[in-house]
Amino acid sequence: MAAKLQGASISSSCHPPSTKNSLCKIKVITTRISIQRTNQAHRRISKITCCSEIGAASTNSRSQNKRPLTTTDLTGSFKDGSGIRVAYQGVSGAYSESAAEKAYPNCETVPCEQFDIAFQAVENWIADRAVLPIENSLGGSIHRNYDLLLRHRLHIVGEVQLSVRHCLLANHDVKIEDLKRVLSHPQALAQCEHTLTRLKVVREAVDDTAGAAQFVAQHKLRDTGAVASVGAARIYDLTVLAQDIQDDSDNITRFLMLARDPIIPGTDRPFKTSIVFSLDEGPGMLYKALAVFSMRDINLTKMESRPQRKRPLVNNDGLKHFDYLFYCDFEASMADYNAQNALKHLKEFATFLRVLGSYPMDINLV
Ligand SMILES: O=C(O)C(=O)C[C@]1(C(=O)O)C=C[C@@H](O)C=C1
Repeated sequence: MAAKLQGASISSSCHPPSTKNSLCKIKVITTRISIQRTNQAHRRISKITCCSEIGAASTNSRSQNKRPLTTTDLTGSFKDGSGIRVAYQGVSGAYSESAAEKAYPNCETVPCEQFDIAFQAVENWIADRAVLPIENSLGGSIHRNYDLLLRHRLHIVGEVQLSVRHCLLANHDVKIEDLKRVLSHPQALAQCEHTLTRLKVVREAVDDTAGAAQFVAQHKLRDTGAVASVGAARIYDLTVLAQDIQDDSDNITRFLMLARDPIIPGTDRPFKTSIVFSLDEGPGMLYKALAVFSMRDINLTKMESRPQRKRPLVNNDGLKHFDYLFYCDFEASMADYNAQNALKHLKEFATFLRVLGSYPMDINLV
């Protein structure tokens, strides 16, 4: 059963335990979690306080009977996702939850109120991974999430491409003609632009698609529908009035998996690397930056620019410019000399450079 993390509930005083110590010395940060029932099939974490650090000396008698962890336990759990807690924004039935389950099939999913909370859940050791939608084939980039990648210090350890098939959901016996309003995540509403325009309904943005379905069901609304997944219809007991209502049948969202530590990049399968950099002002600077990849035959798969909020520039003429951050994905592993040389070259003139992660490419669209 899932629990939903709330903004105020994460205490910032948690510190990661040292991974350098041997297992018996690792300090375990415990969390005291008060769980409160809500009327749907949901539990909501209303309070999380990091309360104590337990060393080997204070280990209780129950844990003394446990067998020690072996390498098989560690590799096995990461392969099939069992034992991994994955934080996502939304409630059960959200597409982000499906993305988490695709990446880590037997994981425990941890619903969070906002993306920022999902990041904090990993930083504070409440979850092991966070899943973050980053771009969609119809709606484009999810800009806020690019900003979050930089504001937090998590590493990208994987990506998932998910085929997103939206449905129009409503309470039982409600007809399409009865609908005056449709609720959903803004990205989902944008992806169903044509259908919603045809229906002449008022669109209302909420935090996530499944949350919209939950709201319609909980309040027994008869003039309001939700755009969400067929899974959300099942969970919240709603009727599917229309299926595949997205503007294009190929509607794909790309999600990133984030962790506290980076993975060791390999060369055994196709890898992608994500970086963010900034440059000095001047003609041809971006051209020069991109040339470090093209001259080494490295394929760029994504480029995104975001303004650096606190750094508007004033040049000699008193004109104001914005300083930009360039987010770039390329098809190479950081274990490749070619990629290492490209970044060494870029570092010679970039004013800032950070590798966000080097991770296996998702080549199985589901
Ligand atoms: O609301 C959800 O179900 C989400 O997982 C969020 C989200 C997004 O942010 O893009 C994920 C996939 C779809 O593109 C629509 C919404």
